[in-house]
Amino acid sequence: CCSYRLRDALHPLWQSPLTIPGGTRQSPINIQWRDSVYDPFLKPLKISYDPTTCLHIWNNGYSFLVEFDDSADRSIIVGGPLENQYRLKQFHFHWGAVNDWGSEHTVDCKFYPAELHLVHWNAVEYPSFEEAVMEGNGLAVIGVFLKLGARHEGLQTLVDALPAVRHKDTVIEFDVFDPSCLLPSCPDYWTYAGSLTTPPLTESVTWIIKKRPIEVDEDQLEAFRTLLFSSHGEEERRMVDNFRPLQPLMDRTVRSSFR
Ligand SMILES: NS(=O)(=O)c1ccc(Cc2ccc([N+](=O)[O-])cc2)cc1
Ligand SMILES: [Zn+2]
Repeated sequence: CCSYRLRDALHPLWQSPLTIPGGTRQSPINIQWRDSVYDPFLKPLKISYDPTTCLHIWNNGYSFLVEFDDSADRSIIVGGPLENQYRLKQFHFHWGAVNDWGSEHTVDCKFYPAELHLVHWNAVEYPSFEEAVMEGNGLAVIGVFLKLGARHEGLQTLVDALPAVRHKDTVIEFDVFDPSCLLPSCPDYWTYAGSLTTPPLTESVTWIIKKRPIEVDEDQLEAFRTLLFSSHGEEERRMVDNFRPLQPLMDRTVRSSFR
């Protein structure tokens, strides 16, 4: 059901501890539910976000990001598959031009219209996000699927701010937001070792993909599609289909926190 580009020939640097593009643990992947392995030793994921650590929303020309003050352990996740606690740095979304696709990960080859990524970094072992990005256990990203359904009131405060960041490199202050309102209530998740899905594509991400999607309505998805890849003054290019193609699973197992 899933086709992806042929893998490149093996590269002499392959044995390097952190293979980059063309590597062995690239993301996103298709999660074949029946091939995932229940791991009874996986702990519940503990999430504690401080809404006042929210800083701003900006359009970086690839998605829109909500960034957080990560100068202290105020918005963190711990438990789940993680050995340490990780600090929230930002969250962003990936979406399609139409509702038939848009997510980066798929479940049994099913695309969702959008996917939320909450990006955290291992501040216990590394001094900065930029350094953590280069380490195998540097990042933890929670993925949440968005499906078409009821209007999401928590998301609406974000949607209302999007016209102010329509163009690439525009930013607005956004000083109180609790991203836990964007998480489904069901605790179940899959987890696997992967990579960033945009450059630098480094293989530094422990992915935690929530089994249950959240519901958003058509107007909210359409609001994402009013954003632009282009800057002020450039020819307008609608920000849609900002997701990476599926990557080969290779020698990886996806574990589930649920039977
Ligand atoms: N889509 S995703 O894999 O969750 C993802 C998460 C974070 C980022 C942001 C980013 C990650 C790394 C760098 N860097 O090292 O220059 C710059 C930006 C990019 C992509
Ligand atoms: Zn992402």
